Amino acid sequence: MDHGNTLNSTPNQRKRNICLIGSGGVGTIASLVLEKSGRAEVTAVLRSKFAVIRERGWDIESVDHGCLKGWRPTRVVSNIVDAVVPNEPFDFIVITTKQLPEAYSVAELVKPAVSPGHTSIVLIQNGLDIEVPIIAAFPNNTVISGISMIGSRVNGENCIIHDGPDDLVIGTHFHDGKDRTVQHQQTREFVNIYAAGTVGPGAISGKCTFTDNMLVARWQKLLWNSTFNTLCTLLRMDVGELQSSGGRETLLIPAMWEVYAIAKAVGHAPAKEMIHHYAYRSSNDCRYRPSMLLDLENNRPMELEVLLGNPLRKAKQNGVSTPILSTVYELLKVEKWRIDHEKGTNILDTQKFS
Ligand SMILES: CC(C)(CO)C(=O)C(=O)O
Repeated sequence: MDHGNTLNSTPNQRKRNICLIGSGGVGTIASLVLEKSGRAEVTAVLRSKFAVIRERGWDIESVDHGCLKGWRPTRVVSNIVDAVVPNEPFDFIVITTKQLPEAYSVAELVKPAVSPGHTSIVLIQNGLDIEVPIIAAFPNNTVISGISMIGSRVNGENCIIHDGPDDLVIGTHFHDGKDRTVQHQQTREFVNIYAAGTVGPGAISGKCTFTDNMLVARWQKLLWNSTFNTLCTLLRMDVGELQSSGGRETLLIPAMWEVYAIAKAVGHAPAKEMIHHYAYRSSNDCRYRPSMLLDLENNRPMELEVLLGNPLRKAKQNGVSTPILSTVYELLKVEKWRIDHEKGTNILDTQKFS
């Protein structure tokens, strides 16, 4: 990996036309960083927040960028069709929505704004195999993804609390539908733009780095997401509570080793040291609630399939034993059924995921 901000930059180029879909905590900070680079103009597609953000903008309290009042990207629109301007194709589409394949298709969602062969699609989302349907739907476009370690959430109507520094790792999901060199260059360009926006005035600790092995990076992030997210959600505990309770030693670390074993079986194992690093990087008084727990608490659908279902399907195909993860998955599926059942909107068709 290397730091994007050390790469050659091309500041005199025309500003890149970027569409950003999913302006929650992660997406709003991404749009801020991209605009701050001075090399991009962002059109943010906002659905429920459209009216309030058009009128008042975002009030942002950011560990990386300081306090901003009423901030907006270049354009805000209420739907993806309105984002499209004839003869001004998007160079990049950045997607920071939740990955809920059982509820909607990201490829269908973004289709109106993708120019075949031109627009690079950037998935800043959690989970495994999220690039597969995108490559199938857009076989001549570059597909990039980003692993984000950031603490950022929407608070109230138009506030963003960004309290965990932005640490974004970006890489290409290479495929045969486009010249590899072009896929590589477009990824590098995105890293350069993003990295330039992390170092402007008021930016202290954000970083954007390039990886040439995106699949290893994805599995590395799953060491965190398949374990902390799911266990904290099941137990209704924040990170510090799970660690202090003894669960770190009896459940969390063994579950991380199961993720590692699957990653190894499919040939994309991260460094073993990452298990210790993730298990001990936060202090025991860390009150962080993983995104899946926040989803549960706020009555939103959980990203169970991309965070745990897909890794477990790989385990099954490769004969890897996963007693803890499989149990956690089954318990969360039951939990999900209960929530959907109470709401009367059972979107979980268990047949579909087994
Ligand atoms: C690790 C972290 C906090 C990064 O944003 C995350 O991915 C989550 O809570 O789901």
